[in-house]
Amino acid sequence: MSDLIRIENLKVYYPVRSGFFNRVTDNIKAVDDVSFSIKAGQTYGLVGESGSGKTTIGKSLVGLEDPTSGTILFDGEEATTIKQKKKLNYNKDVQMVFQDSQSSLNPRRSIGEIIAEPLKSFGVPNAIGAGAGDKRSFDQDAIDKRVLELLEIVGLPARTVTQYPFQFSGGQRQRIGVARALATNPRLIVADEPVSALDLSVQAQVLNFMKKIQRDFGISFLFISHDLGVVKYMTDNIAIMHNGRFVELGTTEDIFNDPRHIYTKRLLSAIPSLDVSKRDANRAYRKRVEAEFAENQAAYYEQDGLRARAYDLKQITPTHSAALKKGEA
Ligand SMILES: Nc1ncnc2c1ncn2[C@@H]1O[C@H](COP(=O)(O)OP(=O)(O)OP(=O)(O)O)[C@@H](O)[C@H]1O
Repeated sequence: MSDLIRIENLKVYYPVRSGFFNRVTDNIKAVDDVSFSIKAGQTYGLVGESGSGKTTIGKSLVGLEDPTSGTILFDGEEATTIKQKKKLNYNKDVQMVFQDSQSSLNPRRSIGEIIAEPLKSFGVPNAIGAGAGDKRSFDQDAIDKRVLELLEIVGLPARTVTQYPFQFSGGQRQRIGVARALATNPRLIVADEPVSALDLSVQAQVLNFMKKIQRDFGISFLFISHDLGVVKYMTDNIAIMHNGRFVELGTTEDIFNDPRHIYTKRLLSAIPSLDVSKRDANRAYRKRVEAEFAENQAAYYEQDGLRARAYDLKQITPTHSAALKKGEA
């Protein structure tokens, strides 16, 4: 399977200004040299604590943030420098679903207007799932038809078009966000904590629905979350982030069955178990991990300007990971 998107050595630094002349005195390294790729029809998970840089990566992919350096290749073409005409296609192909559906949907606009917005910017695709080669059209009838089609896909009734965001529950609003993201037939959706604001039963509904649209339309996802249970359920591959860097990456199965990095081990050992028979074993494992961490803490942390730069290890690439497995690294 080929890579749909490939991110190489991505860095996003935010300047920190201070002093009388408001000069740049430092940088916040929100994303610090990360590389990964997502295959067509697959889901890639980004996991890490708050502030580790997950959202910044997502925003860079959809063009809401300009990378300081690095390359984003979409379908083999450089998205970061794609000429204007092609960029229009890229923007259409890569969409985002946000965590907070309350503030990401304009409260003054009807649902019909919200979903029609991307259709007015990028045109109405020929057919759902048609992918590239869509014709642009500003025909209001075509837009109305497409909006109804999208509402049907996300399981909302036609009367929704005239209603407003406040009239819906969190789960329904998230579906509206997905309908808007699907409007242009994207090939990649960046889903930033799409269910963390929802209660558990609604979470399951939205997650299953996302899996369904992936099966139906072959969409790839970049799935950002700090909930490891959700990530395990949704993703094929995962990168574990800490302080702007990837400390470990691999297949979801490998990371969960055989975590290599102490930070990953700590994250996984913190998942509470519902299985009473495993509680003692889990507690013992957590104790071992914490002891390992405490012993090596000094080596893991060093002061780096504004923030403690943790785990300043070389990035574990898939090749490195394979070598580790064979005992060559
Ligand atoms: N526009 C900005 N200007 C300055 N610093 C920023 C900006 N956006 C993000 N940051 C900083 O970059 C770092 C990474 O932020 P980011 O939102 O990507 O983290 P995150 O892992 O998505 O966190 P969360 O899980 O809380 O959403 C943080 O230290 C944050 O304060």
